[in-house]
Amino acid sequence: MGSIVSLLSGAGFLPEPEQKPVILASRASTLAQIQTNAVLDTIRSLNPTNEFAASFMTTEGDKNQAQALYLLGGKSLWTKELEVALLEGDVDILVHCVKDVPTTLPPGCELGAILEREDPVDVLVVKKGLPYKSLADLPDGSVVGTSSVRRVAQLRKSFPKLEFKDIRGNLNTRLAKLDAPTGPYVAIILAKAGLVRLGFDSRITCPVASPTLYYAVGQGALCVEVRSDDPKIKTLAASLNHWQTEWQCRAERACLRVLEGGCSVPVGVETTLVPLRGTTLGKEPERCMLTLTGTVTGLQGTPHVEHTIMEEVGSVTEAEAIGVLLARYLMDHGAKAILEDIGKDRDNRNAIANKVPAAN
Ligand SMILES: NCc1[nH]cc(CCC(=O)O)c1CC(=O)O
Repeated sequence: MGSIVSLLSGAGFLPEPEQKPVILASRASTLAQIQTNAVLDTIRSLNPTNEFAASFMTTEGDKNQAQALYLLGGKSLWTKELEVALLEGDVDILVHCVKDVPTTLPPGCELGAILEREDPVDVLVVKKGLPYKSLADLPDGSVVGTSSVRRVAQLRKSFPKLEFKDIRGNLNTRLAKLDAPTGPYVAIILAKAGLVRLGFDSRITCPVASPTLYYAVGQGALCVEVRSDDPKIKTLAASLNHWQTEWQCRAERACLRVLEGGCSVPVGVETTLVPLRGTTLGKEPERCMLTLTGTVTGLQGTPHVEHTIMEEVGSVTEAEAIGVLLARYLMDHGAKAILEDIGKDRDNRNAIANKVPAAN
């Protein structure tokens, strides 16, 4: 029957079956929608003969804003419901911040592309009306809002007299909480990329970069996730890939995977990729010098382990191998103890939150 239909259709007797649009999906936050619409524009312009549309969903991470992020513990807070929709075929391409994507994806899902990274740096945003120009300007005891253990741990090391307090909600909510006249926060720390995408560049007081604050794995880059068994969609998605960013982010993610982290471990990175010949990286992959720094910091700002590997690489696999080497070095030089300590702390707090004894 199928063959008859296609025969007839091929001969022009039946109209061509209507092509279903390829559905891009993400969380429903303003930032996620802006990001997905940007990716939609790009994928449309690169694949003009295909139809695309967008779909937005609310995830666990959006709903549960009361509990501290690291107590929620689930590494796939932002991605799980979307992945169910992806695997069920309701949607075709998920758009995420690389930073929010767990280092191990569920079976049947994979990253289809990593897009060109924006500036991955963290920034300070001071409350409206206050005169401070940097973290060093803030009076002792000032309350700085961030819910990232990476930021708190690293900043405690340099600014032991500041107080760090959890702040949740999407970017707009956090800025509103910061500026609330009776609110506790004097400043907050955010990723520059998110602020810029939302058009809040003007709120940036100053960057907070290494060696004070190493950024999060994948920070500043977007990626798309696809079904492993969907070659047509994979080809469309691959058109979005920026190989330089992919090498960098995959090296960072390989490092974090070995450190057994998610968004909830105090791991910082800094990565550069420089071509061996010439000064600019071209469209095609070429041999490069990869410089990858990783840090792991105790929640109170100490101990702190930091290491850099500089190595020539000629493929994404070689870049990932450097990430693994870096993680092993860090583990052998203090990171293991730091991460074990944090694991115990989390078990205890979870136990208190759930009123059940901690598992040993
Ligand atoms: N879940 C928070 C999150 N995930 C990605 C970004 C920033 C944008 C990016 O890194 O691409 C943010 C906000 C922040 O850390 O300030």
